[in-house]
Amino acid sequence: MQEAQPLTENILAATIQQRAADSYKGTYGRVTLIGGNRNFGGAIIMASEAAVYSGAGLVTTITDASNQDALHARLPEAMFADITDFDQSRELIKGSDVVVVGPGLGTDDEAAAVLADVFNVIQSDQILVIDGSAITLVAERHLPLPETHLIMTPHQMEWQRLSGIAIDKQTVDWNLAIIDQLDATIVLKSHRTQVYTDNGVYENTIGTPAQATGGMGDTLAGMVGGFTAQFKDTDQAVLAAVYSHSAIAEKLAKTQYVVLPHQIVAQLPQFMKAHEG
Ligand SMILES: NC(=O)C1=CN([C@@H]2O[C@H](COP(=O)(O)OP(=O)(O)OC[C@H]3O[C@@H](n4cnc5c(N)ncnc54)[C@H](OP(=O)(O)O)[C@@H]3O)[C@@H](O)[C@H]2O)[C@@H](O)CC1
Ligand SMILES: Nc1ncnc2c1ncn2[C@@H]1O[C@H](COP(=O)(O)OP(=O)(O)O)[C@@H](O)[C@H]1O
Ligand SMILES: [Mg+2]
Repeated sequence: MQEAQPLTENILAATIQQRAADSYKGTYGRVTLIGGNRNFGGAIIMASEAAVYSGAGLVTTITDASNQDALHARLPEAMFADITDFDQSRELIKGSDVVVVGPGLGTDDEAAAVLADVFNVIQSDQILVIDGSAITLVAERHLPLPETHLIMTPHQMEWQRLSGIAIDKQTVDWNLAIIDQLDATIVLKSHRTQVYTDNGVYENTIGTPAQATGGMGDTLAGMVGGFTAQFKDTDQAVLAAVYSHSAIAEKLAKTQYVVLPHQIVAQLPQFMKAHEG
């Protein structure tokens, strides 16, 4: 039986770097986030905010046109593209270091067509973060995964859909049997999130039930995008994003009954400054 190693605060200073004086926005990565149908616009907005506030250099959000005004009202730093404009989306994806797909994407045929196009266009030297509806679509429609650096962030039900392993059977050994075939980093979210990397399995030992609110995973997906765009070691970047998300939430939960996703995002710049190596 394999055991997960505990994820500790050491991951922060090992990953979060002081910024070089001669750097510019291009140094910190281009992140494109794709999702948010008419009903779930908040999901892609939260993910986009998380990418910007964790320090991604340039962020573009490809979403339903009905979300454009809300996106810009909250986050003028993000650029916008219409999710129905496949030609523009392809160019944006090609120019990205990291693509995050799935928060609030939905699971209808239009969403499936968007996801299929992302999988066609993405190149092997890019990072693709697959979250939320995109994981459900891969599972339900048996979509083959593209050859790229893949990071998937399922909650336990999404992992059940994808892996076929029932939630109460999701042990490290059973999970590894499937993950070995997937060739992806898996962030299996729960009250004790586990991260399956090529170099080992890690378990988050912090976090709080104050985080049990809609949008919390969308926010983590955006942070994973922002961290992996900036920090060279992708596994470490994923682990640092998972740890930071919960550490900020724990701090806020000392005085708050519930922690809202956007409150975590608001704390990110100060938290990262306090923990840079
Ligand atoms: N503001 C917005 O725009 C928001 C938009 N969102 C977007 O909505 C899309 C759908 O995502 P989703 O996660 O809401 O729905 P789905 O994939 O059907 O999973 C729920 C099912 O799984 C079950 N379940 C069992 N264990 C579980 C666990 N540990 N964690 C979670 N669920 C667990 C659960 O069981 P139950 O609650 O019924 O007991 C239920 O049967 C996605 O694109 C997402 O980004 C949301 O982020 C919300 C805010
Ligand atoms: N009881 C809990 N303790 C710690 N973290 C939690 C708890 N409940 C939820 N979370 C965290 O909240 C996030 C939920 O993700 P997800 O279900 O995808 O949310 P959403 O899709 O609504 O954004 C995960 O990061 C998970 O670890
Ligand atoms: Mg989710």
